[in-house]
Amino acid sequence: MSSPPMVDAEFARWLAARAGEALVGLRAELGFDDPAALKSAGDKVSHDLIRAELARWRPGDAVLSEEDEGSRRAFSADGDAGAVSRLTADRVWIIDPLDGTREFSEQGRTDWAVHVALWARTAPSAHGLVAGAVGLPAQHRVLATDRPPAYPPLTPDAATAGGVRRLRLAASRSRPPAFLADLAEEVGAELVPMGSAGAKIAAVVTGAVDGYVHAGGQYEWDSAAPVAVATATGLHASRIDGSALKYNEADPRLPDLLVCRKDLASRLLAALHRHGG
Ligand SMILES: Nc1ncnc2c1ncn2[C@@H]1O[C@H](COP(=O)(O)O)[C@@H](OP(=O)(O)O)[C@H]1O
Ligand SMILES: [Mg+2]
Repeated sequence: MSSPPMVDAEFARWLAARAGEALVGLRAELGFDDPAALKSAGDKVSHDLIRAELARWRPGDAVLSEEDEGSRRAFSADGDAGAVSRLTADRVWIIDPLDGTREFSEQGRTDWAVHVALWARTAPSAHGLVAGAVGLPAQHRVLATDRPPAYPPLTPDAATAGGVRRLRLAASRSRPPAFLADLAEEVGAELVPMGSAGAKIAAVVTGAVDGYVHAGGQYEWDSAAPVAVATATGLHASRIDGSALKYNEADPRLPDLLVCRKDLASRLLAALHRHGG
């Protein structure tokens, strides 16, 4: 096999694409009769592939992956050795080998993703992410920071004279925040249920929806790679109280976020202030 690209962002794209190919192959091989088996095989195949390639090509870097044992634990600096290596490392890959696992196991669904992000201690941004790739294998594309996607266009109907299209907000299919229906009504938005944080943020990046609101629980790996891509594109990404998203924290829980076009951010944050607690 030829060597992967050396530049981190291109490497992230390469890795997300490779894991995506393996996941597409697995869906074809196992079929959809046993969703639980397909989900656990998908998590494992993608995690093992990404872990092996990182060990081979980026051996000096630390890794935080959803599928690592103990990944959900919050650590103190004097905690166990694995976590200390992540908390003292200069570079940490934050990986979700299969985001939208549930949708991956449902035939015909394309809202699942592979997330590969790189956090660096010396990064100039508050979130600390210096590279990221979101593979959308069933949509036949990878969005990554090596070639950030163009800022999403206003859709033609929104651009027509005087035409004000209803806002579209992506939300979890299975666990939407309780306050979201009220918030959507207040801002006149239509909710678009979708699986996978990566697929939802990708929908904001492409302009298919105008924003994504989540609250109630998530982990760093659910948003790191797509937030890297969204911010490289110039979109707004923050906690729902407007504060900065931060990655490679001792506690990997990152329970809420807002990603949207910049022109909508203050309006949505004000509505979140009223409804989001
Ligand atoms: N309340 C919650 N607590 C913990 N994780 C949550 C969550 N709501 C969503 N997530 C995680 O965020 C990702 C996107 O969720 P959703 O599709 O519902 O929008 C999923 O990741 P995984 O598929 O990697 O487990 C899901 O597990
Ligand atoms: Mg996930």
